[in-house]
Amino acid sequence: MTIVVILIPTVGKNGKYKVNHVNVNLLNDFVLTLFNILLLKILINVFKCSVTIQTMIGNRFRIALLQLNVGADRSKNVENAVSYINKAKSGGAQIVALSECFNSPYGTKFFNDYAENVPDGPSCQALSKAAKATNLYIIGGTIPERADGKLYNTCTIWNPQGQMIAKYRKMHLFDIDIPGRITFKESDSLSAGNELVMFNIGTVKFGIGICYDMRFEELAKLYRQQQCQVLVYPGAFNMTTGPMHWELLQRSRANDNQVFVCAISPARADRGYIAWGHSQVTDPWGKVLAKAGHEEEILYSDINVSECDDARQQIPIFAQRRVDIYNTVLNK
Ligand SMILES: NC(=O)CC(=O)C(=O)O
Repeated sequence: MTIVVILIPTVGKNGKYKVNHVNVNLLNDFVLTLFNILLLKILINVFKCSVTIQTMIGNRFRIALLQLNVGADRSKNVENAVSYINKAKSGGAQIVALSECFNSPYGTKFFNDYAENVPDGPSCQALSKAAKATNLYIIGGTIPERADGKLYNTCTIWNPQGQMIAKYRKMHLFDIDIPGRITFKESDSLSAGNELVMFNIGTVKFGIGICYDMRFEELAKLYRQQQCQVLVYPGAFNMTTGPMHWELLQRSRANDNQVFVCAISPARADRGYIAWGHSQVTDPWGKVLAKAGHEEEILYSDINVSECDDARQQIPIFAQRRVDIYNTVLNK
Protein backbone atom coordinates (compact mmCIF):
# COMPACT_ATOMS: atom_id res chain seq x y z
CA MET A 1 0.00 0.00 0.00
CA THR A 2 1.23 3.52 -0.77
CA ILE A 3 0.08 6.53 1.22
CA VAL A 4 0.55 9.93 -0.38
CA VAL A 5 1.00 12.59 2.28
CA ILE A 6 0.27 16.08 1.03
CA LEU A 7 1.72 18.92 3.08
CA ILE A 8 0.45 22.40 2.22
CA PRO A 9 2.46 24.97 4.15
CA THR A 10 1.15 28.48 3.55
CA VAL A 11 1.78 31.80 5.20
CA GLY A 12 -1.32 33.53 6.57
CA LYS A 13 -2.02 37.27 6.50
CA ASN A 14 -0.54 37.69 10.01
CA GLY A 15 2.76 36.18 8.83
CA LYS A 16 2.19 32.93 10.78
CA TYR A 17 2.49 29.52 9.20
CA LYS A 18 -0.75 27.74 8.37
CA VAL A 19 -0.85 23.97 7.96
CA ASN A 20 -4.20 22.44 7.05
CA HIS A 21 -5.97 25.58 8.19
CA VAL A 22 -4.45 25.41 11.70
CA ASN A 23 -2.49 28.55 12.57
CA VAL A 24 0.72 27.68 14.32
CA ASN A 25 3.76 29.69 15.23
CA LEU A 26 7.28 28.52 14.40
CA LEU A 27 7.68 26.51 17.62
CA ASN A 28 4.37 24.77 17.08
CA ASP A 29 5.38 24.15 13.48
CA PHE A 30 8.42 22.28 14.74
CA VAL A 31 6.32 20.24 17.17
CA LEU A 32 3.84 19.49 14.39
CA THR A 33 6.65 18.29 12.13
CA LEU A 34 7.89 15.91 14.85
CA PHE A 35 4.32 14.71 15.35
CA ASN A 36 3.98 14.11 11.59
CA ILE A 37 7.21 12.09 11.50
CA LEU A 38 6.08 10.00 14.49
CA LEU A 39 2.71 9.39 12.86
CA LEU A 40 4.35 8.31 9.61
CA LYS A 41 6.67 5.91 11.47
CA ILE A 42 3.67 4.33 13.20
CA LEU A 43 1.85 3.98 9.85
CA ILE A 44 4.90 2.39 8.23
CA ASN A 45 5.44 -0.07 11.13
CA VAL A 46 1.84 -0.99 11.83
CA PHE A 47 0.58 -1.21 8.25
CA LYS A 48 3.92 -2.07 6.60
CA CYS A 49 3.18 0.53 3.95
CA SER A 50 5.43 2.80 1.93
CA VAL A 51 5.01 6.55 2.14
CA THR A 52 5.55 9.09 -0.63
CA ILE A 53 5.95 12.68 0.50
CA GLN A 54 4.67 14.94 -2.24
CA THR A 55 5.50 18.61 -2.23
CA MET A 56 2.34 20.62 -2.78
CA ILE A 57 1.91 24.16 -3.87
CA GLY A 58 0.46 26.57 -1.34
CA ASN A 59 0.03 30.32 -1.73
CA ARG A 60 3.76 30.64 -2.28
CA PHE A 61 5.71 28.73 -4.89
CA ARG A 62 8.80 28.98 -7.02
CA ILE A 63 8.35 28.88 -10.78
CA ALA A 64 11.19 28.49 -13.29
CA LEU A 65 10.77 29.82 -16.83
CA LEU A 66 13.08 27.92 -19.17
CA GLN A 67 14.28 30.20 -21.97
CA LEU A 68 16.06 27.73 -24.23
CA ASN A 69 17.87 27.54 -27.55
CA VAL A 70 15.76 25.79 -30.18
CA GLY A 71 17.32 24.31 -33.32
CA ALA A 72 16.30 22.05 -36.18
CA ASP A 73 16.88 18.77 -34.30
CA ARG A 74 13.75 17.84 -32.38
CA SER A 75 15.42 15.20 -30.19
CA LYS A 76 18.16 17.64 -29.19
CA ASN A 77 15.60 20.33 -28.35
CA VAL A 78 13.70 17.90 -26.16
CA GLU A 79 16.86 16.55 -24.48
CA ASN A 80 17.95 20.10 -23.74
CA ALA A 81 14.55 20.87 -22.21
CA VAL A 82 14.75 17.79 -20.00
CA SER A 83 18.25 18.68 -18.85
CA TYR A 84 17.06 22.22 -17.96
CA ILE A 85 14.06 20.78 -16.11
CA ASN A 86 16.55 18.86 -13.95
CA LYS A 87 18.57 22.03 -13.36
CA ALA A 88 15.43 23.94 -12.38
CA LYS A 89 14.63 21.19 -9.89
CA SER A 90 18.07 21.70 -8.31
CA GLY A 91 17.32 25.43 -8.22
CA GLY A 92 14.28 24.79 -6.01
CA ALA A 93 11.52 25.19 -8.61
CA GLN A 94 8.16 23.51 -7.97
CA ILE A 95 6.72 24.40 -11.37
CA VAL A 96 8.65 24.76 -14.62
CA ALA A 97 7.40 26.28 -17.85
CA LEU A 98 8.72 26.06 -21.40
CA SER A 99 8.35 28.38 -24.40
CA GLU A 100 6.17 28.27 -27.50
CA CYS A 101 7.53 25.66 -29.97
CA PHE A 102 10.21 24.42 -27.59
CA ASN A 103 10.73 21.29 -29.69
CA SER A 104 10.66 22.75 -33.20
CA PRO A 105 11.66 25.87 -35.13
CA TYR A 106 8.82 28.41 -35.22
CA GLY A 107 7.46 28.78 -38.76
CA THR A 108 4.48 27.68 -40.83
CA LYS A 109 6.70 25.49 -43.07
CA PHE A 110 7.89 23.48 -40.04
CA PHE A 111 4.65 22.68 -38.22
CA ASN A 112 3.65 19.69 -40.36
CA ASP A 113 7.09 18.01 -40.16
CA TYR A 114 7.42 18.43 -36.40
CA ALA A 115 3.80 17.68 -35.46
CA GLU A 116 3.06 14.87 -33.00
CA ASN A 117 0.10 13.21 -31.40
CA VAL A 118 -0.79 14.43 -27.93
CA PRO A 119 -0.12 12.84 -25.46
CA ASP A 120 1.52 9.84 -27.17
CA GLY A 121 4.21 11.61 -29.22
CA PRO A 122 7.88 11.63 -28.20
CA SER A 123 7.99 15.20 -26.88
CA CYS A 124 4.98 14.65 -24.63
CA GLN A 125 6.34 11.35 -23.40
CA ALA A 126 9.66 13.02 -22.53
CA LEU A 127 7.79 15.69 -20.53
CA SER A 128 5.74 13.04 -18.76
CA LYS A 129 8.90 11.15 -17.75
CA ALA A 130 10.67 14.33 -16.67
CA ALA A 131 7.73 15.41 -14.49
CA LYS A 132 7.72 12.03 -12.77
CA ALA A 133 11.49 11.85 -12.34
CA THR A 134 11.73 15.35 -10.86
CA ASN A 135 8.40 15.37 -8.98
CA LEU A 136 7.61 18.72 -10.66
CA TYR A 137 4.64 20.25 -12.41
CA ILE A 138 5.54 21.07 -16.01
CA ILE A 139 3.75 23.62 -18.18
CA GLY A 140 5.07 22.17 -21.40
CA GLY A 141 5.40 25.23 -23.64
CA THR A 142 3.93 24.33 -27.00
CA ILE A 143 4.46 21.76 -29.71
CA PRO A 144 2.79 21.39 -33.10
CA GLU A 145 0.01 18.85 -32.50
CA ARG A 146 -1.53 16.59 -35.14
CA ALA A 147 -5.15 15.59 -34.51
CA ASP A 148 -8.08 14.67 -36.77
CA GLY A 149 -6.15 15.64 -39.91
CA LYS A 150 -5.45 19.14 -38.54
CA LEU A 151 -2.51 20.88 -36.89
CA TYR A 152 -2.68 22.91 -33.68
CA ASN A 153 -0.20 24.90 -31.60
CA THR A 154 -0.69 23.09 -28.30
CA CYS A 155 0.39 23.42 -24.68
CA THR A 156 0.31 20.36 -22.41
CA ILE A 157 0.45 20.43 -18.60
CA TRP A 158 1.90 17.58 -16.52
CA ASN A 159 1.66 16.66 -12.86
CA PRO A 160 4.42 15.05 -10.77
CA GLN A 161 2.91 11.61 -11.44
CA GLY A 162 3.64 12.15 -15.13
CA GLN A 163 -0.04 12.52 -16.10
CA MET A 164 -1.26 15.15 -18.53
CA ILE A 165 -3.74 17.25 -16.53
CA ALA A 166 -4.67 19.77 -19.22
CA LYS A 167 -4.14 20.67 -22.86
CA TYR A 168 -4.67 24.08 -24.48
CA ARG A 169 -4.72 24.86 -28.21
CA LYS A 170 -3.76 28.40 -29.32
CA MET A 171 -7.01 30.26 -29.81
CA HIS A 172 -5.90 33.36 -31.72
CA LEU A 173 -3.66 32.51 -34.65
CA PHE A 174 -0.71 34.81 -35.39
CA ASP A 175 -1.67 36.35 -38.73
CA ILE A 176 0.00 39.73 -39.16
CA ASP A 177 1.52 41.82 -41.92
CA ILE A 178 3.83 44.71 -41.06
CA PRO A 179 5.25 45.60 -44.51
CA GLY A 180 9.03 45.42 -44.71
CA ARG A 181 9.26 44.06 -41.16
CA ILE A 182 7.32 40.86 -40.60
CA THR A 183 4.58 38.89 -42.30
CA PHE A 184 3.39 35.73 -40.61
CA LYS A 185 0.30 33.64 -41.25
CA GLU A 186 -0.14 30.78 -38.80
CA SER A 187 -3.57 30.07 -40.27
CA ASP A 188 -1.81 28.85 -43.48
CA SER A 189 -1.06 25.63 -41.62
CA LEU A 190 -2.67 25.69 -38.17
CA SER A 191 -6.23 25.46 -36.90
CA ALA A 192 -7.37 27.46 -33.89
CA GLY A 193 -8.41 26.02 -30.55
CA ASN A 194 -11.79 26.99 -29.15
CA GLU A 195 -11.51 26.42 -25.42
CA LEU A 196 -10.28 28.20 -22.33
CA VAL A 197 -8.12 25.92 -20.21
CA MET A 198 -7.79 26.29 -16.45
CA PHE A 199 -6.24 23.95 -13.91
CA ASN A 200 -5.36 23.94 -10.25
CA ILE A 201 -1.97 23.23 -8.78
CA GLY A 202 -2.58 22.91 -5.04
CA THR A 203 -4.60 25.95 -4.08
CA VAL A 204 -3.54 28.05 -7.07
CA LYS A 205 -5.69 28.45 -10.19
CA PHE A 206 -3.91 28.86 -13.53
CA GLY A 207 -5.15 29.88 -16.98
CA ILE A 208 -3.26 29.28 -20.22
CA GLY A 209 -2.83 31.34 -23.37
CA ILE A 210 -0.23 31.11 -26.13
CA CYS A 211 1.76 34.06 -27.43
CA TYR A 212 -0.58 36.05 -29.76
CA ASP A 213 -3.42 35.20 -27.31
CA MET A 214 -1.90 37.72 -24.89
CA ARG A 215 -2.98 40.53 -27.24
CA PHE A 216 -6.64 39.67 -26.55
CA GLU A 217 -7.64 41.14 -23.24
CA GLU A 218 -11.01 39.36 -23.40
CA LEU A 219 -9.39 35.95 -22.88
CA ALA A 220 -7.44 37.14 -19.85
CA LYS A 221 -10.57 38.77 -18.41
CA LEU A 222 -12.56 35.56 -18.75
CA TYR A 223 -9.83 33.72 -16.86
CA ARG A 224 -9.93 36.35 -14.13
CA GLN A 225 -13.72 35.99 -13.91
CA GLN A 226 -13.18 32.27 -13.39
CA GLN A 227 -10.92 33.14 -10.41
CA CYS A 228 -7.54 32.41 -12.01
CA GLN A 229 -4.58 33.91 -10.17
CA VAL A 230 -1.75 33.10 -12.58
CA LEU A 231 -1.85 33.32 -16.39
CA VAL A 232 0.93 31.53 -18.26
CA TYR A 233 1.73 32.38 -21.88
CA PRO A 234 4.38 30.31 -23.66
CA GLY A 235 5.33 32.74 -26.43
CA ALA A 236 7.78 33.69 -29.18
CA PHE A 237 7.56 37.38 -30.03
CA ASN A 238 10.10 38.58 -32.59
CA MET A 239 12.55 41.42 -33.17
CA THR A 240 9.79 43.72 -34.48
CA THR A 241 6.89 43.13 -32.10
CA GLY A 242 9.03 42.13 -29.10
CA PRO A 243 10.51 45.55 -28.35
CA MET A 244 7.13 47.23 -29.08
CA HIS A 245 4.71 45.08 -27.15
CA TRP A 246 6.09 42.06 -25.20
CA GLU A 247 6.51 43.76 -21.83
CA LEU A 248 3.63 46.21 -22.34
CA LEU A 249 1.06 43.47 -23.06
CA GLN A 250 2.07 41.39 -20.05
CA ARG A 251 1.94 44.35 -17.71
CA SER A 252 -1.44 45.30 -19.18
CA ARG A 253 -2.96 41.82 -18.76
CA ALA A 254 -1.56 41.57 -15.22
CA ASN A 255 -2.78 45.01 -14.18
CA ASP A 256 -6.19 44.76 -15.92
CA ASN A 257 -6.97 41.48 -14.23
CA GLN A 258 -4.91 41.62 -11.02
CA VAL A 259 -3.20 38.34 -11.84
CA PHE A 260 0.38 37.15 -12.13
CA VAL A 261 1.50 36.80 -15.75
CA CYS A 262 4.36 34.50 -16.73
CA ALA A 263 5.54 34.53 -20.36
CA ILE A 264 8.24 32.22 -21.65
CA SER A 265 10.19 32.85 -24.85
CA PRO A 266 12.79 30.74 -26.61
CA ALA A 267 16.32 32.19 -26.46
CA ARG A 268 17.25 34.44 -29.39
CA ALA A 269 18.49 32.52 -32.41
CA ASP A 270 20.77 34.01 -35.08
CA ARG A 271 18.69 32.93 -38.08
CA GLY A 272 15.15 31.98 -39.11
CA TYR A 273 12.45 33.41 -36.88
CA ILE A 274 14.41 35.39 -34.30
CA ALA A 275 12.68 35.31 -30.94
CA TRP A 276 12.84 38.40 -28.75
CA GLY A 277 13.67 36.47 -25.54
CA HIS A 278 13.14 38.38 -22.27
CA SER A 279 10.90 35.84 -20.56
CA GLN A 280 9.08 37.70 -17.83
CA VAL A 281 7.07 37.44 -14.63
CA THR A 282 4.71 40.31 -13.77
CA ASP A 283 2.77 40.74 -10.53
CA PRO A 284 -0.95 41.68 -10.07
CA TRP A 285 0.01 45.37 -9.72
CA GLY A 286 1.63 45.35 -13.16
CA LYS A 287 5.17 45.39 -11.78
CA VAL A 288 7.81 43.28 -13.55
CA LEU A 289 9.11 40.87 -10.90
CA ALA A 290 11.72 39.11 -13.02
CA LYS A 291 12.96 39.44 -16.58
CA ALA A 292 15.47 37.37 -18.57
CA GLY A 293 18.02 38.59 -21.08
CA HIS A 294 17.89 37.12 -24.58
CA GLU A 295 20.18 34.12 -24.19
CA GLU A 296 19.53 30.66 -22.80
CA GLU A 297 18.74 30.91 -19.09
CA ILE A 298 16.46 29.84 -16.28
CA LEU A 299 14.38 32.68 -14.88
CA TYR A 300 13.22 31.91 -11.33
CA SER A 301 10.48 33.78 -9.57
CA ASP A 302 8.94 33.34 -6.12
CA ILE A 303 5.24 33.98 -6.43
CA ASN A 304 2.88 34.69 -3.54
CA VAL A 305 -0.66 34.53 -4.92
CA SER A 306 -2.15 36.21 -1.85
CA GLU A 307 -0.93 39.41 -3.55
CA CYS A 308 -3.83 38.93 -5.98
CA ASP A 309 -6.24 39.24 -3.02
CA ASP A 310 -4.45 42.39 -1.83
CA ALA A 311 -4.66 44.04 -5.26
CA ARG A 312 -8.29 42.95 -5.74
CA GLN A 313 -9.40 44.20 -2.31
CA GLN A 314 -7.55 47.49 -2.45
CA ILE A 315 -8.53 48.39 -6.03
CA PRO A 316 -11.85 46.50 -6.48
CA ILE A 317 -12.35 47.13 -10.21
CA PHE A 318 -14.15 43.85 -10.83
CA ALA A 319 -16.94 44.81 -8.43
CA GLN A 320 -17.12 48.25 -10.04
CA ARG A 321 -17.37 47.26 -13.71
CA ARG A 322 -20.45 48.67 -15.45
CA VAL A 323 -21.64 45.31 -16.76
CA ASP A 324 -25.09 46.86 -17.10
CA ILE A 325 -23.60 48.76 -20.05
CA TYR A 326 -20.86 46.44 -21.38
CA ASN A 327 -19.88 42.84 -20.80
CA THR A 328 -17.40 40.07 -21.42
CA VAL A 329 -19.12 36.80 -20.67
CA LEU A 330 -18.07 33.20 -20.96
CA ASN A 331 -20.09 31.89 -23.91
CA LYS A 332 -20.55 28.25 -22.90
N1 LIG B 1 4.26 34.62 -32.21
C1 LIG B 1 3.04 35.03 -31.83
O1 LIG B 1 2.12 34.24 -31.73
C2 LIG B 1 2.74 36.44 -31.51
C3 LIG B 1 3.71 37.52 -31.77
O2 LIG B 1 4.87 37.34 -32.08
C4 LIG B 1 3.15 38.87 -31.63
O3 LIG B 1 1.97 39.01 -31.28
O4 LIG B 1 3.86 39.84 -31.87
